[in-house]
Amino acid sequence: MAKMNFGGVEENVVTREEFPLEKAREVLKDETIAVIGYGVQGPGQSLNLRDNGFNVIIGQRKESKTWDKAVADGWVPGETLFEIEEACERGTIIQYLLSDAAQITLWDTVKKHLTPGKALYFSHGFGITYKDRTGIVPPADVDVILVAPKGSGTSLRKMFLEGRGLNSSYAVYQDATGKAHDRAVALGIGVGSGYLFETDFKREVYSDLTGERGTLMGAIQGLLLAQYEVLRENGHTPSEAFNETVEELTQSLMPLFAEKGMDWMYANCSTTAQRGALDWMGPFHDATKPVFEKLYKEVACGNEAQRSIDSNSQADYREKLEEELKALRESEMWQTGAVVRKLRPENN
Ligand SMILES: NC(=O)C1=CN([C@@H]2O[C@H](COP(=O)(O)OP(=O)(O)OC[C@H]3O[C@@H](n4cnc5c(N)ncnc54)[C@H](O)[C@@H]3O)[C@@H](O)[C@H]2O)C=CC1
Ligand SMILES: CC(=O)[C@](C)(O)C(=O)O
Ligand SMILES: [Mg+2]
Ligand SMILES: [Mg+2]
Repeated sequence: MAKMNFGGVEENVVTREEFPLEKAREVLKDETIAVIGYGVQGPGQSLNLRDNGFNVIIGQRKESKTWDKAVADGWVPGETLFEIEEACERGTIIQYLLSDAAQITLWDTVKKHLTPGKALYFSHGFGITYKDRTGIVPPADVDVILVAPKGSGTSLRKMFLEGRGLNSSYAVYQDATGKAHDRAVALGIGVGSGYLFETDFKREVYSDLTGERGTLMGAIQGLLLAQYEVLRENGHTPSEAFNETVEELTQSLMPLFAEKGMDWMYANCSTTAQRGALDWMGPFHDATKPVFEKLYKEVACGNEAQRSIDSNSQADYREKLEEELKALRESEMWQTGAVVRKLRPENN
């Protein structure tokens, strides 16, 4: 494990140099990796593992859209694609990649096949951390490990195909075989991670739920919409409001700070912009910090987990979700976005 200095703080990380793919293949050479679920993470992780030369099978409900998707991706029914229960029986490592709510429903089925020495793998600390709410308590004689890619399974696959790598965290909750650490890290490398950083199940789920509700998804939409509305209410056109709020951010400025940091992005803007941004970052920080503090508390006390369990375990949750996403898609801001994207020269 490499010790690296991150802005003055020492951390353990695993890089591809110290844990190359050949080593990962050696660690997992006798394992059958059963990926259960073929939603978003399932395809990303299983296809990367397959392309990297590991022995992978898929467990998925037959007669579902995602079964058909798995077939289209080259998984062969009866050879590498099975019903969930059969895949659990065949796998020595069970990658539990159903939605967090479905993991609760299918737990008894999976548990039956967790015979001594197998490994149970998660990409989220949810089921284990909130075990009082999920009922997910693995037997003591299996390894319980985690690799959580820090991004969508869609990006995990796309970046792999581009020769890049999405970073992941990893954790060991239970080491029954003495091999749990190496199994976790080997899987992390196998699914195509950039580098791996160490965590535990609780810190993974607390940070993940905070991040997605916060800057990654919830806060970003709230912040962008607030500015868009103020511009529109003051007589600016949709084009002007959208370009000044979203398009310039994603197309011009975000790539600059992704590449070389915030000061680099600032340095490449006008002195007028720099002065204003440096003055206004404080008030925006102060206005939003209490919201982030409240959010973290709601995550840590389990309220956020309960809310997602309650809503996502309803039979019609997909239809209800689609209605909410439709409202977002059909809002003026994102309808404007659709036209603006079409007008990008590269899309013509
Ligand atoms: N979506 C993502 O990119 C990320 C997800 N994760 C975690 O990875 C895990 C998997 O998440 P996703 O890929 O988003 O899952 P998902 O919501 O796409 O669902 C995965 C699979 O669950 C199956 N499923 C749903 N309900 C079922 C039921 N009642 N019975 C049988 N199968 C059922 C679906 O058919 C689908 O194949 C979760 O723990 C999630 O928190 C972690 C990082 C990112
Ligand atoms: C993509 C990811 O890592 C998220 C936002 O945490 C999730 O999809 O749960
Ligand atoms: Mg995440
Ligand atoms: Mg998440």
